[in-house]
Amino acid sequence: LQRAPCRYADLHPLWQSELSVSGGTRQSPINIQWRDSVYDPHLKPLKIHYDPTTCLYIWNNGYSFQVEFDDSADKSVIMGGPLENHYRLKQFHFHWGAINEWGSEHMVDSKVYPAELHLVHWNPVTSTSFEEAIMENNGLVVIGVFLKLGAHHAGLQKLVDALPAVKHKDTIVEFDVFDPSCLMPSCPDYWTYDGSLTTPPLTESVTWIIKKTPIEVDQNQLEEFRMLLFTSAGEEEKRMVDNFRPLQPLMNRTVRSSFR
Ligand SMILES: C[C@@H](CNC(=O)c1ccc(S(N)(=O)=O)cc1)Cn1ccc2ccccc21
Ligand SMILES: [Zn+2]
Repeated sequence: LQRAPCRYADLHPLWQSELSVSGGTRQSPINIQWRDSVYDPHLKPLKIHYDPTTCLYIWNNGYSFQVEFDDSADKSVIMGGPLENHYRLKQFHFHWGAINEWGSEHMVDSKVYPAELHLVHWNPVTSTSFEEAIMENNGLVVIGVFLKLGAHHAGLQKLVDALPAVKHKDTIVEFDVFDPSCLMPSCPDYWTYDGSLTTPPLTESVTWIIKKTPIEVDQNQLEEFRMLLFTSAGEEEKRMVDNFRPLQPLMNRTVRSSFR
């Protein structure tokens, strides 16, 4: 299946500078080839403890909609998996396509999903803030969850209902209690590899944890994502779709799996 037209550079000013980091050796996203991934028996189960009251607000940042969390304490944290210590949840956001045939950033054996959720965490042991952590070698952990077309997702609907309030770039709406654990598939299996942010500054500071099993969302929920705009109020409207980065070379990396 043809990948979406790579309209990446014209998508958004922030990305017009889209050049893979000069000399980048661990860029994201990648195509995860199941047969090349290596089962690592030392990988522990991922432990997730999110406190729903740390949820602050939703906003449209001009390339996705993002839910921000209070990361001033170790209240919403992940640990275990490939991680040496705990990481704090800072925000989550999504990437999606104009149609169901594409939209995810990562692929599995060249299979594309209509959307992908990213839960962004930072290392409070080696950094004093998120902004500092994005420049650290293993400063960030992003959990990627694929979305596939299927049953209505009740947990996601609470998010979807708030989207009309953040239709335009730089709009924000309070979102007080939400537990992002409801967006996690029950299957514990994941792949993990060393990568980067998929938007500028594209820093190579991310330990990626990609869940093997997608969550199901229905057509109406995907279409609500596609009603968002890249543009601010008063500007000529540009629908917020195809906000994913093209695949990057694997280079000298091995993807490890937590499952046989
Ligand atoms: C980190 C940026 C903001 N970007 C992110 O926080 C971020 C988080 C996760 C992903 S993803 N899709 O990989 O999960 C992508 C971006 C701010 N920022 C701080 C310094 C800075 C310099 C230039 C541009 C932006 C800058
Ligand atoms: Zn992302």
